[in-house]
Formats: sequence, C-alpha cells, structure tokens
Amino acid sequence: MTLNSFEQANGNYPLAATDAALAESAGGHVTVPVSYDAVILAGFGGPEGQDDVIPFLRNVTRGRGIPDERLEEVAHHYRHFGGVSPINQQNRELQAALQAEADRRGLGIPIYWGNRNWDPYLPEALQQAFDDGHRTILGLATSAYSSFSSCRQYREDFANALEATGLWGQVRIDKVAQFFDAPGFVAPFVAGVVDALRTLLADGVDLTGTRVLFATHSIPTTDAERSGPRDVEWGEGGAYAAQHLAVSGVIIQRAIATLREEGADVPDVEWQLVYQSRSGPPTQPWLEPDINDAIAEHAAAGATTIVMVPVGFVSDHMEVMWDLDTEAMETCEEHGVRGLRVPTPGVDPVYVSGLIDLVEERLRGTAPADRVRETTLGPWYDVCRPGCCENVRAGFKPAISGLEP
Ligand SMILES: CC1=C(CCC(=O)O)c2cc3nc(cc4[nH]c(cc5[nH]c(cc1n2)c(C)c5CCC(=O)O)c(CCC(=O)O)c4C)C(CCC(=O)O)=C3C
Ligand SMILES: [Fe+2]
Repeated sequence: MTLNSFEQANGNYPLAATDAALAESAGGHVTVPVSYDAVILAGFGGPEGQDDVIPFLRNVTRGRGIPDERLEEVAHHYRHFGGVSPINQQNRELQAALQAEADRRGLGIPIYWGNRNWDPYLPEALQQAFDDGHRTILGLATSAYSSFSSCRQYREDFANALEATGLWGQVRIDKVAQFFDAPGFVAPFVAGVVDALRTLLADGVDLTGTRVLFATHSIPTTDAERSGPRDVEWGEGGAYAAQHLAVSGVIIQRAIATLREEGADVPDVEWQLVYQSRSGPPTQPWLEPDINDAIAEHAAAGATTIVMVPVGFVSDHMEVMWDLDTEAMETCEEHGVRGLRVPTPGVDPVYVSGLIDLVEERLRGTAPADRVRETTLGPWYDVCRPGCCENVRAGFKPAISGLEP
C-alpha cells in the first residue's frame, strides 16, 4: 500500500509517509505522538445574505453544470431566511469554544477555521496558519460520518488548500477521524432524547404511540455503497448507514435506561433511521425512507408523536431549520401527529470538550484500545483505508490522510 499517486508524484510529504507506515501497522491508527501546532476546523460554509445565495450554490454544485434556474429552486430555503444560513455563525462560535477549551487545557494550539463552499475559504485559513508559523496541522471537519461528502471531500478540500497556497511539502495536514461514536458527540443527543421523552411523559403521552426518527442527510446509494474502507462488507447503505444505525441504537437505549433509572415507566420506544434533504435527479437512487414518508406511514399505523433526532448533523443549520423544523413539522401537522425536534450538539460544552479530547488523542498518540467510543465500529481510522469513500461521479482527486489505491 502506498500514499496516493499525487503525493508520490510530488514526493513532498515525508512526514505523512512515515505515519502512513505506522498507521498501516496499527490498522489505520496513528499511535505515535505528533506535535501538531495548529488545528484547522473545516466547515461546509453557507451564504450570509441574499446576494451570496446563488454564488454559494454554484460553489456547492461546481462542475455539475446545474443551471441557475434550477439553483433558484434550492435557493428558496435560504431566501426564506433572508439569504442567511446560520452555519457560519455556528462555526465561529464552535471555533471560539474549541479555542477556549484548548486554552483551558494549556495545549497552546490555535484553532483556525475555513470552509469548503464559502468565505472564509480553507486556503485562506491555511495561509494564515502558515504565516503565523505553523507547519504541522490537524484538520477537524464538522462532519461525523463516512461518505464522500462528509469524509473524502474534506480530505480533498485540505489537499486542494495545500495546492492552492503552494504549500505542498511545506505544511503537513492530517485529519481527525470520523467521530460519530465519540462520547462528546453522542451525549448531547442522549440528553436531547431524554428531554423529549420526559416532556411527553409529563404531558401524559402514552409512549407506545411515539416513534423516534433518527434523521440524517440522504446520499446517492452509489456513494453510500462506497462509504468507508473499500474491502469491508457493511451491508445496505455501506459504512454510512452502519454508523448511523449503530449510534442511533446506542442513543435510544441510553435515553430509555436513563428515564427508567429515574423511575419512569417507559416502554421500549420504537425507533427508525430515516433520511432527509435528498437532491439530484429523480432517476438517481438515494437512501430511503425519506423522513416525510416515514412520518406519514407511522401516522397511518396509529402513531401519535414523532421525536426527530438530527443524528447526522453537528449544528442546527439550514438542513435542520428547513427540512426538519419547517417541512417535516408541517408533515406532522398534516397527519395529525405531534412533532418534537431534539437539538444538535452545536456548542454544547460536552461536545466541545469531546472534540478537544480527539485532538489530544492525536497529540499523545493514544492507542486505539484506550480511545473511548460508544459503538463497536470505532475508533474510526485516523488514516483512511484504501478506496475509502470514493466517488465515481467526482473522479480521483488528491486527498490528505489516506492510503491509496
Ligand atoms: C452527507 C452530507 C452532509 C452531512 C455532512 C456535512 O455536514 O458535510 C451534508 C451537509 C450539508 N449540506 C448543505 C447544503 C447543501 N448540500 C447540497 C447537496 C448535497 N449534499 C450532500 C450530502 C451531504 N450534505 C449531497 C450528496 C449533495 C448532492 C450534491 C453533491 O454531490 O454535492 C446542496 C446543493 C443543493 C441541493 O442539491 O440541494 C446544498 C445547498 C449544508 C449547508 C447547510 C446550511 O447552509 O446551513 C450542509 C451542512
Ligand atoms: Fe448537503
């Protein structure tokens, strides 16, 4: 196994080559301490005014030749909120909270922030880190699961930033592994489900009529099948679905156990993994069921309450505000069921501290067995396995933190 051909051709990534060998011997984990001197938080980015909306959507759909008229259809979610997505502000707050936690622990590491699709872009963040003297950087993407959009594309974004700034060979960037089952990511969802069920109990709701729907971003089934390491059989929906199912199961069990410990009489509440925010042409299969179809079916089968858990998302951005709080809530109303929506981790101190734990694991080279994770799938790979999260539409692009081919 080798580094990808771009790195080989450039021959300028010696530190990563060393760690790739180490990671290979440790099954994809970096178990030696690395003295990272900065962290770059990588976000999706979002528009911050009406004039930003179409240019932002052009960035998101870059290379796929989607006409502006079609983009304007997607734009109405943003138009509705004055052209402003809350995602950048949420990432500013996350950056500040991560910095405060890193400082509190005396790590002496600055946290930079850059986006894939909007200002501030990743190359600017990287250039700033370089100008401030940093050469060994740990990337942290705002995305917990494995798929092209949520894993490999961020690895490509970092590689692209190295290329765009001309800093290949001068700066090393590694990436924090997918953290879907890290304790700090899981705990806020458990607390949210506990709160929601407690609210229903206090209102005298019979929880046998409650359905807990764990919602995540739908992706093309071809992407889902290629999510995670190439040579592992994950079942339908690939590693992407497997990770969501595993963590959702942990969240519901833990929430029910918490309420029972408090003495509440709670049945085994029914739950399901559902998908939202599908786009692309109708001919292209994406993961299903859609949350709105699921709500309709549960209502028809006698459900009275729906608890939505946005387990696929780290903050209450547009996909949550529009697709859940607006559309799915309307679907609940139409079908005469009560809908509740659990918060995302956002800047919950438990989440923030949990992310800094992940940074510390890499600074210390913590062995996989000593990394606490909530499902049997983790800890996920620090160095992505061969063929991880490939995308046939996008084709091969250089990417950091992975073994190829
Ligand atoms: C897995 C996944 C995540 C979760 C992981 C992560 O967070 O990264 C995610 C997050 C997000 N997706 C977002 C927005 C959009 N996603 C789009 C399009 C797409 N997403 C996809 C997947 C994902 N997306 C896919 C396979 C497409 C099809 C086109 C393509 O192959 O790229 C489009 C284009 C228009 C459309 O087609 O609907 C938009 C505007 C925002 C910003 C919200 C805000 O502004 O607050 C966020 C956080
Ligand atoms: Fe998306």
